[in-house]
Amino acid sequence: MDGLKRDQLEVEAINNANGDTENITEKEDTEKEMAPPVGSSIHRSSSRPQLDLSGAAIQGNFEERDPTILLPNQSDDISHLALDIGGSLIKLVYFSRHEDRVANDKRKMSTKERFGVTNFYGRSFPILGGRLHFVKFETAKINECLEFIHSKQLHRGENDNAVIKATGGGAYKFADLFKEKLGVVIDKEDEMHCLVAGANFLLKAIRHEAFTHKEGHKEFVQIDHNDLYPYLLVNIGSGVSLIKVEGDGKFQRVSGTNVGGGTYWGLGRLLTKCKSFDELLELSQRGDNSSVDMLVGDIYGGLDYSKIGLSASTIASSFGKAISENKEIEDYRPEDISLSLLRMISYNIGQISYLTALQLGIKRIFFGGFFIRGHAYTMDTISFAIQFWSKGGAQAMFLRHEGFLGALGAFMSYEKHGLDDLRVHQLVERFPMGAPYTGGTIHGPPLGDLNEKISWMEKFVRKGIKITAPVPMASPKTTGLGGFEAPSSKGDALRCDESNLNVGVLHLVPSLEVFPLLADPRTYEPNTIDLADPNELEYWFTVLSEHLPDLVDKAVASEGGTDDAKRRGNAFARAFSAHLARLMEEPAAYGKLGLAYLLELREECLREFNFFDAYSTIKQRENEASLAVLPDLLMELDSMSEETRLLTLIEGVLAANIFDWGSRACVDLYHKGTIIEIYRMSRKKMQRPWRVDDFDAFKERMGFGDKKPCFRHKRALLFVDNSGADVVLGMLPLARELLRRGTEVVLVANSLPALNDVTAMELPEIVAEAAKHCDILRGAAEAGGLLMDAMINTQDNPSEKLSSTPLMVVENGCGSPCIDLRQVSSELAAVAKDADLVILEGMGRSLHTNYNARFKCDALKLAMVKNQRLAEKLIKGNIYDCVCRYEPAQLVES
Ligand SMILES: Nc1ncnc2c1ncn2[C@@H]1O[C@H](COP(=O)(O)OP(=O)(O)OP(=O)(O)O)[C@@H](O)[C@H]1O
Ligand SMILES: CC(C)(CO)[C@@H](O)C(=O)NCCC(=O)O
Ligand SMILES: [Mn+2]
Repeated sequence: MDGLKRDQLEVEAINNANGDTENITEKEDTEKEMAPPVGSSIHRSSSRPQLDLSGAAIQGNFEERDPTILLPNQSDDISHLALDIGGSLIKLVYFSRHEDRVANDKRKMSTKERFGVTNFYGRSFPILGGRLHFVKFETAKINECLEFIHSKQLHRGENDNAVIKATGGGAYKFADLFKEKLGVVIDKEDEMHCLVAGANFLLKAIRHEAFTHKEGHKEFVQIDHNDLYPYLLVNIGSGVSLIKVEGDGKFQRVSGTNVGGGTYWGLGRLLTKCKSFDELLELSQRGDNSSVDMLVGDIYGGLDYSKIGLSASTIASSFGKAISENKEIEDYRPEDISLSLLRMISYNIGQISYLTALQLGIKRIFFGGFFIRGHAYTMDTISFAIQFWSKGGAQAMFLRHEGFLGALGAFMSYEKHGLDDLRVHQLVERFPMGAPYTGGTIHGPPLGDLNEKISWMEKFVRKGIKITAPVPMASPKTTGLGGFEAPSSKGDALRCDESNLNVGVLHLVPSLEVFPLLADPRTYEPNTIDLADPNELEYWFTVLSEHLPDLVDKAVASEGGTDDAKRRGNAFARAFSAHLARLMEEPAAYGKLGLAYLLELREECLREFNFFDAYSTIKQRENEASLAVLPDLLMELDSMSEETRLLTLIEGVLAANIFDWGSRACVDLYHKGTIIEIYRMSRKKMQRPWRVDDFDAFKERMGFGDKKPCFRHKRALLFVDNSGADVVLGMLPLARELLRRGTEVVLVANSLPALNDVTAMELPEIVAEAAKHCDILRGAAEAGGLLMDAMINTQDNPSEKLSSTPLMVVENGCGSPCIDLRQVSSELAAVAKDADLVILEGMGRSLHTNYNARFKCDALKLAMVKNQRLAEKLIKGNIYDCVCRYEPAQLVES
């Protein structure tokens, strides 16, 4: 039925096992055509694993190097293209999959052995991830669409009878053309059904999908899944459909109007001679409709007609002025005409929607369709109409995927893709640069490779403001009497659609889970710093911009400093700057904006330009330097009493957290001494009380209080931060202490590199090095399956090696310096179930994202604050102040 071959997974695993390179190459070639070339493996494309691993099981011999893995829940014939062919635009939703080959993950044995599970969360088999891409074309240029599909081979089926789901009138009109040009059969889906299915899916599965837009202000609406229906869906395409939605598949098209997006664009084109829809919309931003419209004041000699609630500036009659004056079309400014037309149509649709909602007794109205086009003034106008007529009783809401509802619905009509079962935490939206590359532009073919993408970036930036500038609309002024004045912002360019920075690529990641130890996932908010405050936003944008040149240097050096690396480095800098510029203008463009999101965006952007690990050299150097002094540190610790040692260990964690290449102040420091010198200096300065100091409470919990029986945690999850001293001299000694007390320790580290953070892949080697000098660590690492060589040596007596308390490593599922605990790896979720202590270390994980997070188990948050502003804001302190926040388990009502 479609291009993804059945049993592909099994075949690939077998190929790998047999070393069948010929087949692999062939597969890679197909993959190149199928999916964007950059990011053909997860490690280069996304910070999330992308495969449904639930219920996965190894087939055959467990000890085989690359055994076949069966993934019963990963549908292997996911349909991957659906269309909505409307009167004006063709919307295309397609699915791409990626593979991942990470060889020799030492943790895979340990995880399996420890938990004795048939579920297999290791990563040494190919991973096929999934992403939904959203693309649109003008219907008049259907050939471009056909070329796009062909060039990406999206129509290729398993056999020759490929079937593509399509909705919209064009599914009928162009069925023969598709057969002729692509040899595919169009399977027609009902348009209204698809619109509703798409809207329901988005409202339930995407966290920041719906928003209100009033007087220039966008606000995301938290949708309560249990209180979604009924709602009125108003789809403003060429024409307008009004649909009452009462449930999944339960709806009725209650009304419609022929005055819609096609009317604005069609009439506008005739009247202004505009060449594109965007040009017309942009004109409206510089328009003054009072020269075209007849206002109440025109009729009432400048007065309000306040008795019936109409201000002088209210439009009495759209285009009404054109009757009384002796003017021809040339005598009117196209700008004024465009605005007048836009207001006429938006008000009209708003009014009809309100009347329909009133008639049906519905309070919530969602607007979709590409007429909206994320345009602030259009949304404000519609919102105003709803607000005005309903006197505040009804609410207009908009959808970020506005025009893609039908196409998404058609995509969902394929059976067996499991899309409708996906939950919010299993979807990650990303905003890659280079829209044409992912197919995000209306014009032109998709870009073929990274090189083309970089060229596109270069052009993108040369066009400068025209493309990158969003829609900067100042709040429209209202008189309070129903009048609605012209937009006050003049001369601003409309954000060009070409940049496509409003709808991202939707990553479907069925293996992500909500961290089970969160006390209340519903109220959990992974951003301590809300960037809704413009000052905050500006500050962090400056920090990130200033850090950019240094980051580019590191990234380029990490790839050998070649010309190619430099070019990619520049493209990355441009891409990230463009994202920053876009967000600076419209912070909510990609959903609700928080600092954690920005930091993750930066890492994603690096990966997009093939920088896999910008800090690899630095990480290695710091690991080596720190491992060299570890034995001395351990000896020093062992000479202390248990109580003194606990304090020294916590001090050590805080002191070693100074090594953070994401902090400018610290990077400046590093030029002033060696790692060890800085570490010593940092430790010397550790004076209690720290700015946040719950150490005594923690100590007491650990059994050092008065007469309390010694308490021992069963399992501790240590969320580690940076490589080098941070993990080696800070967290590892703490882990060792817990192990010594009989607490199992799980080191939780990033799945993918981010800044100088240590990754789960790197940890086993570091632990193995450390274990050479420490029996406790060695025994624990062996028991936890981290020392593969050692395990092989003790193979005869496996029970012996499992006798000590195990030290394990799991990946957290992300590739950012922060962690959103609503979306963690299933591996982490599995080990968390038996944990009773969580230790979060470092600014990103314990402050930026989880300072206010509450857990069902004991939690310790440790960080040195390496940013003056954050210190002031969060702890009313200063840079280099320390946080040791201890919170006992929260009681949770179940
Ligand atoms: N780049 C664009 N080119 C043309 N129209 C655009 C563009 N961007 C936004 N629009 C607006 O979006 C409208 C089309 O919206 P949409 O794609 O939702 O409808 P459609 O499916 O083509 O129409 P219908 O559902 O009535 O068949 C156009 O009529 C125009 O007002
Ligand atoms: C004809 C459709 C459904 C095609 O998408 C749309 O353009 C529409 O709803 N037009 C409005 C027709 C009417 O109800 O007056
Ligand atoms: Mn349509």
